[in-house]
Amino acid sequence: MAVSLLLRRRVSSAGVSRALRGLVGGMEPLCLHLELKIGALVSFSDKTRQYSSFSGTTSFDFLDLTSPHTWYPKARSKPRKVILHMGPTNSGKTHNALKRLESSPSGIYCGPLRLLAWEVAKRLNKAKVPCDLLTGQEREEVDGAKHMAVTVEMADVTSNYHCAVIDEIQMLGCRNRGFSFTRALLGISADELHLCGDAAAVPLIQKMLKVTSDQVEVHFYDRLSPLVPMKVPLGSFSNIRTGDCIVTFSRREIYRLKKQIESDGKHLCSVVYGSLPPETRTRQATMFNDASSELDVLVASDAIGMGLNLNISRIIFSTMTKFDGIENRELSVPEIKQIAGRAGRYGSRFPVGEVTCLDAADLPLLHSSLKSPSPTLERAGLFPTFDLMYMYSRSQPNRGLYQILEHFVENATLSDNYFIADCEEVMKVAALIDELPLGLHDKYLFCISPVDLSDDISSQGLTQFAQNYAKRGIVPLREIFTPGTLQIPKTPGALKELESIHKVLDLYVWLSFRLEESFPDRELASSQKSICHLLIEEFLERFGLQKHRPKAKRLASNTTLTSLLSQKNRPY
Ligand SMILES: Nc1ncnc2c1ncn2[C@@H]1O[C@H](COP(=O)(O)OP(=O)(O)OP(=O)(O)O)[C@@H](O)[C@H]1O
Ligand SMILES: [Mg+2]
Repeated sequence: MAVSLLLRRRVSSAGVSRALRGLVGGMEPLCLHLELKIGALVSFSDKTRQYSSFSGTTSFDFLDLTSPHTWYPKARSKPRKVILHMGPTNSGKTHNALKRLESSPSGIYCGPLRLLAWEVAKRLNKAKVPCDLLTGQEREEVDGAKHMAVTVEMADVTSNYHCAVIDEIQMLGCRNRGFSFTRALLGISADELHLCGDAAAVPLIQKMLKVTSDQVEVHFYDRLSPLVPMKVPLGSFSNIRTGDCIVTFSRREIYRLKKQIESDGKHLCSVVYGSLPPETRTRQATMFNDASSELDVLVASDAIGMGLNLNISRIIFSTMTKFDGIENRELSVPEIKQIAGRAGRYGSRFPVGEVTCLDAADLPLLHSSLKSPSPTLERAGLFPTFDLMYMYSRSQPNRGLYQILEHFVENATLSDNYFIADCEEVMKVAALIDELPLGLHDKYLFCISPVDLSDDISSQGLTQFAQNYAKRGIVPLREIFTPGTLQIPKTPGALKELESIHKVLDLYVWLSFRLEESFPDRELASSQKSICHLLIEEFLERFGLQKHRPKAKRLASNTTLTSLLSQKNRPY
């Protein structure tokens, strides 16, 4: 494919091709309200990890993270009513919390995924409750909005709300992103704070909130529709039927299974997996959900575990192992329950969900996992904010960001309820850019950007953006990307390349929201992202055996694609 990403230098750091095991990218520099004045700092002592001020009266241990609830004075200024909605998938937790949000004069919804934030903003606006959308890469303001739907990293801990919702709160325990949930839980200032998620998080949340003056109330939910584990495996693909979702964990397997299922001419498959652009995932899900579309089977990865509203009749695990970036391991109990629970959505045309495996040998693990409670969460994530890193860096004048981070993480003290977030990926980026003549804040920003280090093109994109920014202070998109050259991929390999280009453009948009003057081509990047999405859709439409069948009910997007592609000669 004639891809014109002019990536000049390859990223050579060892390990950069290892999988990105978390959305480091969504992280925002946090606003830590330390009760001290930066201007007063005069000297540091590495040994005592303290500074002394002009007056000599103030001291603060930057490595002491034992009381993170004190970082948020606004949330601590009055007690909050914290309502926990706890239960399995499909039990109405989010629905009930959103009802409360909708009826409140102001509020914020914080979700783990852009797809969830989109869905909530759409739902509230449809219900005539004006709602802004705010994610790392999107800002959509609605006139008169007093509500907003955000990805959790974007949660505002400096405003007051009547009502706030944090969805999938069990992600507190996620080793990469857990700290953002901790921040939202401790930091959002709201009269009512609704937390939705797995009951495994209840004891930890109760412990974390013991030190605040919040009043905690726990509601347990049951599934709204039955979920039936089947005694027999699928056995053969000839047993696939409308409404089935077959789950596997590699991109290659997804396309192999799609081809295989479509080969008998009875079904057409939508696909959903993590590296597809979010708008493509939504589009594929919509076509699968639409009973009048010919796409009646879904082949998906665990990307369906959260976020998409799917009308699945039966989940079929094609495997019970997954490569997690380090090793091929068995799926955990929470993973199996979360994925299986997607079958039989309440109110859909498949009100009873079924779950099985492709092979009989996998059934015992499936059955035992569905019966087991998820292990109780022990600790929640924490991560040094930029403010804290900055203060701390002043005691380490000759160290680069990588060393500062390393030293900080090794020496920070935490209470039993917390662990320090895994910042392996952040540190890999720090190692890549530490030599560039950039300030600490700029380096930190590149480190927390949504780069996918497991993807060479995405990594190279980041390195080039950082290098060009350091050299000239301004990064026109055209320096690394020539608009008008994107094409419909013809092979899965070319598709992967296009997905990677979408990631680079997404990264540009993310940077443009934070370094607005230096990344001036947000509109161009966004329009090229839309083209990527439509070209990928076009590929999916043509892939496999679909071309031998009458055309599946299609997007009303062809005109959009044509009009977008015709922009190639426009002087952007
Ligand atoms: N009281 C209700 N009336 C009508 N529809 C409902 C009600 N409660 C839940 N639903 C619908 O049932 C489905 C599942 O509800 P919801 O998404 O709130 O479940 P959940 O427990 O948050 O599940 P998940 O783990 O998937 O997030 C949704 O489509 C929701 O709109
Ligand atoms: Mg939910």
